[in-house]
Amino acid sequence: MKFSANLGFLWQDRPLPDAIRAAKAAGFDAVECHWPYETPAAEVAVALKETGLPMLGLNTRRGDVAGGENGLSALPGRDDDARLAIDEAVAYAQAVTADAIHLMAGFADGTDAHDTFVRNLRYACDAAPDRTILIEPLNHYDAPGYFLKTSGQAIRIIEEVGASNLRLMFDCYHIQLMEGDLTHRLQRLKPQIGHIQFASVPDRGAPDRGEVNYGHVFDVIRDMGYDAPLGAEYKPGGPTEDTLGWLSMMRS
Ligand SMILES: O=C(O)[C@@H](O)C(=O)CO
Ligand SMILES: [Mg+2]
Repeated sequence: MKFSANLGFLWQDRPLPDAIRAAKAAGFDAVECHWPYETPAAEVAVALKETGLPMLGLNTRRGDVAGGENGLSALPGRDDDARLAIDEAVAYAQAVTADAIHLMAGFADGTDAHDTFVRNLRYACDAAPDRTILIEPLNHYDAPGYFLKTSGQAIRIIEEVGASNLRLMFDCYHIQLMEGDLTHRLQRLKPQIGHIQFASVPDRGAPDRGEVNYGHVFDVIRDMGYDAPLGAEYKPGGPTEDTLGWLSMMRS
């Protein structure tokens, strides 16, 4: 199995280019990030080239985080801001050859939010036909009021948008907290999945503890013929190197 280090959480104590180098040294096959925008894309591109690791994805900006925003794409009346964030993400993804862009929906609800999200997703899918656009349901403990809550809602939106480059970010951590039934859900949704992430549940730590048996989940993913790197998106709560026993075990 291949694994991607999510540098939004792992090696967060290092500048992004050094975090990429640390992921390589630790044996990851790929990297992904959250919001890389404070680091010049050229510096990230150099570290990717040096290590040979692909950058799987990045997120659109969340907007005014201090003011409580967590994404712009589903906020009614904010299309201009959402599209600036999309344009920025597309340009950065092209500069570092990131495969995917995750459009952060934001805190919103109702028909207007749904229509706004669909409109902005169509805009993003058209703006980046050579990238995958991802949408990710977030759980209601960490992100109460987030527009996109479940895989079912995400699939209905993907079908409505109807773009060939729009896919589901299946984060096992969020989906276990909201819906459970990971095995059947992964198998059923495989055609719509663009990326898979994982962390222990409920504490969002390394995948070697908690209520989800990731040994089983990784076997299911392998057996369903999904061979893209899986995103380790967990909070190490200390030096990342101290939390990588699971990776050594998967490699042995
Ligand atoms: O699961 C998450 O929180 C992330 O994948 C993300 O992109 C930011 O919310
Ligand atoms: Mg995630």
